[in-house]
Amino acid sequence: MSQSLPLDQLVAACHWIGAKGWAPATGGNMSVRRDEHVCLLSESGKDKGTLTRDDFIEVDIATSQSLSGRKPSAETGLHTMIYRLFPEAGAVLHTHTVNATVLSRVEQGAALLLHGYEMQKSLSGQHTHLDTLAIPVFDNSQDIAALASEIEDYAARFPLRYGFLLRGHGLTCWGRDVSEARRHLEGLEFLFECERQRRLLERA
Ligand SMILES: CSC[C@@H](O)[C@@H](O)C(=O)COP(=O)(O)O
Ligand SMILES: [Zn+2]
Repeated sequence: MSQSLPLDQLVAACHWIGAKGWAPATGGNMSVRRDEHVCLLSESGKDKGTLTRDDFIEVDIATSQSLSGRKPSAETGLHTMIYRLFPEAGAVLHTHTVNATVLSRVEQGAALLLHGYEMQKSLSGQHTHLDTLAIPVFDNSQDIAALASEIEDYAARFPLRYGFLLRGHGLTCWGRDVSEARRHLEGLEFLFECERQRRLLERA
């Protein structure tokens, strides 16, 4: 996989996400950075589990504008915000899983706190289950420009790593490359599943 082009790696990641059921009914969007100025973003409204290279659209990172006139994701502004904030980010994955959707609604606070899980170490730079990992939860909005600027403001005041949740909507996460973004997605989704199960069992 490390030998293939980043876009081919992203297409493979989309198929994997589709097979997992993490992008149902056209939900989700994915992108990869081409260079400092441009990223390739999934076209709006498509089934993300069956995308091909031709379904990715060049987008200007500074302006969020499509370079071809074709319509990239409705959530383009969140991807470009991440590429602007984190020059080292090489790929962004947004999914609509049941765990992320439900937990982000049940959690009333501003962050989902994860503690005590060995799988926290699936996230780059995490070395112990004893740390508390905070995944911020932002209220969902259809005003993506406003949401992007809210998240940008948050990142100016607090550390923002790996990803964030949108309440009742899903997870957006990233990594230095497609492989790291995939690992972060799989690790976070595993932790969300554990956390949902823990909350259910502890209520019983
Ligand atoms: C199935 S509706 C979901 C959309 O509103 C959105 O949240 C989403 O993730 C996909 O939008 P898209 O424009 O296809 O990238
Ligand atoms: Zn979405």
